Amino acid sequence: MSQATQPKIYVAVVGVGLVGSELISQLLSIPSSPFHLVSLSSSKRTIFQDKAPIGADWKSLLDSSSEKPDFEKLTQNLAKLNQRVAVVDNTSSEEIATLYPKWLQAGFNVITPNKKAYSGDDGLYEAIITTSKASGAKFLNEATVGAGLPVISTLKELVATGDKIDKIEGVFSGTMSYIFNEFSTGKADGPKFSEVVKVAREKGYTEPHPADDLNGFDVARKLTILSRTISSGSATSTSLPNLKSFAAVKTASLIPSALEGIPTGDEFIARLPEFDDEFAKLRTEASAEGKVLRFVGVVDVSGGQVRAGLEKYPTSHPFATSLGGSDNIIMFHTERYSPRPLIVQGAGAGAAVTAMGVLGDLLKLI
Ligand SMILES: NC(=O)C1=CN([C@@H]2O[C@H](COP(=O)(O)OP(=O)(O)OC[C@H]3O[C@@H](n4cnc5c(N)ncnc54)[C@H](OP(=O)(O)O)[C@@H]3O)[C@@H](O)[C@H]2O)C=CC1
Ligand SMILES: N[C@@H](CC=O)C(=O)O
Ligand code: NA
Repeated sequence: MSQATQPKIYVAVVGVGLVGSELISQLLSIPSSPFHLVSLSSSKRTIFQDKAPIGADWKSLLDSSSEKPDFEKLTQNLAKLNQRVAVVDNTSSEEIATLYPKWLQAGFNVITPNKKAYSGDDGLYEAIITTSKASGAKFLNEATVGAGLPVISTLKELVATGDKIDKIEGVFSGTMSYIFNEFSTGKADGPKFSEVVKVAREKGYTEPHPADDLNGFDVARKLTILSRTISSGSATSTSLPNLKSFAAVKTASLIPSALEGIPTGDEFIARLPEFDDEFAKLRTEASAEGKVLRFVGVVDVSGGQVRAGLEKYPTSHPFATSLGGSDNIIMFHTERYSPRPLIVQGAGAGAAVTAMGVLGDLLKLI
């Protein structure tokens, strides 16, 4: 059947921030679009328009709406359409993530860059798997790891085609990548740690509270998603631990204990210089060994371990030589890709590449 005769997929977008706005713009630019944009929601407003699709004036339409988001009502309205539906969650909300099983059960495909559900409590993760299998609706989350980089799809194909994953290792955080690419180049000295974190924040790489990046939780969530993607796709059980949530990942936080629990990002940044000497010492030690510091994540399937932390790599290693800006690099060591791993590398954060990952998932429904 040609695309022109295929029924459209009705798309409801929840979250119209950095990633959501860019997604709408990319989606509206597709020629002969297979999508009908039917609903938009921010945390404050919502619109639902089932006759003519929502178009380029979406922002003013949403801004002028007096309707508050009501996801019970949205679910009912989408069901009444009696069409193929995709709900795209571009928030980082736990509350929205808990709605996925309901949507999947109703037969709505769910697409998201939000890591909360698939890396959170195993009950929610298992409900997503079960409801998706029961209804046939798809749950797709490519942009949760490496933004638009083909990380989840590559992993799914390796597993589905019977390759054996030995280990996945990489730099999974755009923020941590930027910080250590700048801070640790192999030389004994360089910029102050607190200064680099400050600039990373100004460039918009960090979360509003930089501690949310420096505690390693974002990486632990991504590793949990990869680990669960391997387990759910494998025909036989693996040696991977059954993670109850991302909190079970062995994660070495970079937050100095005196700065734990500081409520605001501004206060955190203001106090960070007190710890510059500690970070400089780590850099000097690494340099003396001919190494750089990198915050890495490892899903060690053969070793049965998932961990995230600061490690040292020789200055000739790809983690030292080939990363710039907020790049991610992910190495898949497998039975087939051995002794040289399959490597995926490129920008791992930012609105354009993240929205591309989300739209790519939507296009997989066609
Ligand atoms: N930015 C990046 O580089 C990457 C981001 N991601 C993920 O993409 C997601 C979006 O990130 P980003 O666009 O940067 O975030 P933003 O903070 O820019 O946008 C979040 C949006 O979600 C809306 N929102 C929040 N809570 C709710 C709610 N309960 N109901 C309805 N809407 C809600 C906000 O509404 P309002 O405008 O009213 O506040 C806002 O529109 C996150 O999960 C993030 O982890 C993944 C990979 C990379
Ligand atoms: N804060 C994240 C954004 C993408 O998930 C990062 O720095 O990688
Ligand atoms: Na990705």
